[in-house]
Amino acid sequence: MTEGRFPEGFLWGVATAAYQIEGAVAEDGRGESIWDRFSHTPGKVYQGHTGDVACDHYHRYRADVEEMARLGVGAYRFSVAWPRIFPQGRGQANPKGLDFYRRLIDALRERGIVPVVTLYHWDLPQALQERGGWAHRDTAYRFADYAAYLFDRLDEAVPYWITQNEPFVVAILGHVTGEHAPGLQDPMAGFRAAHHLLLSHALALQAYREGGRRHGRIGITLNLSPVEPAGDDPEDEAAARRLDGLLNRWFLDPLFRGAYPSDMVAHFAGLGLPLPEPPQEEMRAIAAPIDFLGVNYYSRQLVRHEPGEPLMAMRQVEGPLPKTAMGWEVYPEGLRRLLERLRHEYTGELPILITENGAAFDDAVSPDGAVHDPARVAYLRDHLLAVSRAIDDGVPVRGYFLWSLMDNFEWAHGYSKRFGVLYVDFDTQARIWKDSAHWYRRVIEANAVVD
Ligand SMILES: OC[C@@H]1[C@@H](O)[C@H](O)[C@@H](O)c2nc(CNc3ccccc3)cn21
Repeated sequence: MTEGRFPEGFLWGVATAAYQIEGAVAEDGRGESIWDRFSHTPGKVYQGHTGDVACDHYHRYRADVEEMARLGVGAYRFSVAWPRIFPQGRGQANPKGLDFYRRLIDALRERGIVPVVTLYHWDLPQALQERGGWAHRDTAYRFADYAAYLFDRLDEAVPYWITQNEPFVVAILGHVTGEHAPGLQDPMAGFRAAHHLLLSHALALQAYREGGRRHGRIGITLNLSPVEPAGDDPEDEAAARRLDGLLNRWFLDPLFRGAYPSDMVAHFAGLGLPLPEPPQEEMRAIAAPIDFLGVNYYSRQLVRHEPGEPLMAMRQVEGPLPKTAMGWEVYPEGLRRLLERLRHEYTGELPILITENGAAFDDAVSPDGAVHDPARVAYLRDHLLAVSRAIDDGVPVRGYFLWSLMDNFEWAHGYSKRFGVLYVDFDTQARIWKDSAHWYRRVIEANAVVD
C-alpha cells in the first residue's frame, strides 16, 4: 500500500457522545444524569456551561445526518444516553427514549451510514450514583441489564457495539481527581470504579454472546497514550512506567491477559491501598474475547519523577512540541508507535478501530463566512499518515472516527474548546463547514490522505 492510502472497505467515520450534543435533557422522559448534576454544580464547568441545550441534536438529528452524508462518512459513532432508556437507571423503561435512537438509526441507514453505538459515554443516571455509582458493584449488573435491553431491540440495525468509553477517565477523573462527574476525590473509589467498569463490560459482553441471533461485533474503547520520561534520569523512566501502568496497562492487562499489572498492584499496596483480590471468575469474564478494540488517541504523556505526589510519585510536564488548544502536544508518531505496541503486546490480529482522534483549536468564522482551520487539517493529515504507516506494517486497523463531527460540550471546558469539523454557532445552532470538513470529505472520497 502506498503511504497515505487505505485498504478497500476502510471504515471512515465521525464520532460524538450523547451528553455533549443532544440537549433536551428533560424531554420525553429522560432522567437526570451525573453530568446534569455536575454541570449545574457551581464551579465545576467553565463559566457554568451545561449540556442542557448543547447542539440541540435531539431535535436537529436529521439535518446532522444529512451533514454526515455530505461528508461521505460510512459510519457514525454516537452514544446512547442511559437516562433516556432507564430514567432511574433500572426498573421502568422509557419507550420515548428508545424511540429517539430508533429514529436516529433509521435516518442513518436511509443514508447508508453504519451506526456504531457506544453504550456508556459518561452520563450515568443520577439515581444510580445515589446508590453508589460505579464504585458500587451492583451498577455493573444494572449496566448489563441496560445493554441487554438495547441488544434485544436494536441489534438487527447496529453492526458495532462499544460497551464502555474510556474507563480510565471515568474512574480517575470522576473518582480520584474530581475533574469529571461525579467529582469524587477518593482513590479507593477510583479503583473500585475501574474494576466495576471492566466488570460491566464483561457482563454486557456475556449478555451479547448469550443472547443468540446477535448480528454485530462488540468491543470496548480505551484512551491510550505513549508515556515517555521527560528526561533520561532513571527515576523519570520509572515514573513513566508507573503512569503507563495506570493509564494503559491497568485496562489492557485485564482485557487481554486476565489480570491487573502486578507491578502496579504492588505499587498501590506499598501506598497502603491494598486492592482487594478480584474474584477469578470476574477476571476470566473481563478477558473474554472481543471482536475489536476501540482506541482513542490524542497525544502522548510526558512525565517526571515527583516524590511528593502521593499516588504515583510523578507529575506530567509540558513537552516541546506544538500544541492544540487543549495544551496537548501534536504527536502523530505516537499513534503509529501505540498501534505497533498494541499489536505486538496485546491485540495481535484483533481488528482495531480508531474510535476517536482529533484536535481542538481556537476556530473563528472569517469575514468571508468560512472557518479556516489549517492546524486541524495538518493534525488530521499527519495522524492519518501515521495510521496508514501502521497498516502498511501489518497492524489491522479497520476504521477511523474523527472527533468530532461538530463543536460540542467539552466536559469541564464547556463550549470553550472546539473539536468539530463543523463549527457550531451556539447562539443560532447553525453548523458551518470548516476547511477541515471539506478536506475530510476529499480524504473519504479518495480513501487516501490528500493535500
Ligand atoms: O477531549 C476530547 C474528547 C472528548 O470530547 C470525548 O468525549 C472523550 O471520549 C475524549 N477522550 C479523550 C482523551 N482522554 C482524555 C484526557 C483528558 C481528559 C479527558 C479525556 C479526549 N476526548
